Amino acid sequence: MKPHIQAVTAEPVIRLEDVQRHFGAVHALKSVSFSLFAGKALALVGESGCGKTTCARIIARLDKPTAGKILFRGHDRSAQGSSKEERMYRKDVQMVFQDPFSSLNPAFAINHHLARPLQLHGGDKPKAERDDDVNRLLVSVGLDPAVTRQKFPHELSGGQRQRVNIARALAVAPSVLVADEPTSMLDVSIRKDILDLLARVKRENDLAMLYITHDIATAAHVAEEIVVMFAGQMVEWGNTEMVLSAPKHPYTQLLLSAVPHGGRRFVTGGSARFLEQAEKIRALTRPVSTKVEQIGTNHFMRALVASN
Ligand SMILES: Nc1ncnc2c1ncn2[C@@H]1O[C@H](COP(=O)(O)OP(=O)(O)OP(=O)(O)O)[C@@H](O)[C@H]1O
Repeated sequence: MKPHIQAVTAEPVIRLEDVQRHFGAVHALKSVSFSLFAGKALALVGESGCGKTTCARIIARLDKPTAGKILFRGHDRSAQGSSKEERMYRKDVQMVFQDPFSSLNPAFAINHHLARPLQLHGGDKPKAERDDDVNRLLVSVGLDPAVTRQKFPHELSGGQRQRVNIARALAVAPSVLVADEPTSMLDVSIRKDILDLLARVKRENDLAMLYITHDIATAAHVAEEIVVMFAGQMVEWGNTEMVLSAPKHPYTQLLLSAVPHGGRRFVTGGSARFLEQAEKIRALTRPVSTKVEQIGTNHFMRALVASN
């Protein structure tokens, strides 16, 4: 059985099929397969270096797989397309990055950051109409246009800047939004607001969303499905609630044990105990296992080598 997230509803907007990525001797992605569906989010969760950003970059066509396929609405987009196809794809697949500070140009007011993509992709509209579009975008991400439009990035808080980044991504009416650790550089107090916003814009715009995080506790805020990655492999995946309520793979269990529960933690993410246990699991998951166990209706786990 192939490792995959089951297509339960419609045709996926994006599908990765057996994607591999080598960087010299580093095998960063080992047979990664999952689908993104319109109006749904998938959380890609795992420790630093497990391959999350490489997946995001491949989906955004900022990088290419060494092997495997990337399908967009059923069409194989693994190879370079015509310049028109590439332009359309880049419009359709937008990214929100981790660092809200460096992703906006400090020399331009917020108005420019939103008016520009509207102008490039929205055709020749009269200025008044484009101004209305900018206002609507700002309102849709919870910002007051009258206050925000003429401000420069440095005059906004981190959370406000991330809202502008989300608005900028929405300006071109994408069908896919890849959010790579969108809250990890923000103050803890506003992280949930940004996750709520992502969940809302996903619903309102029927977006197929990839939400990348090292914080498994936040997956359920945004994503209907989850993929837990470890050392370049998908180790457990499926319906978020099922995976989080009955984790089967030792690495998922370890990640969840690092989430504070009633103020107590078994281990913490970077602690010596966590790293020691992650090392033991690494030994169990090497070499690459291709056997997949089905645990529930939409809940899968890569079999450990010991049980092969
Ligand atoms: N351009 C590159 N050249 C060489 N190795 C790379 C390159 N990009 C990624 N890697 C390696 O591939 C592996 C996966 O990296 P990736 O950035 O995808 O992980 P990640 O899960 O996103 O980590 P983080 O949360 O720290 O961003 C790592 O071992 C990394 O060092």
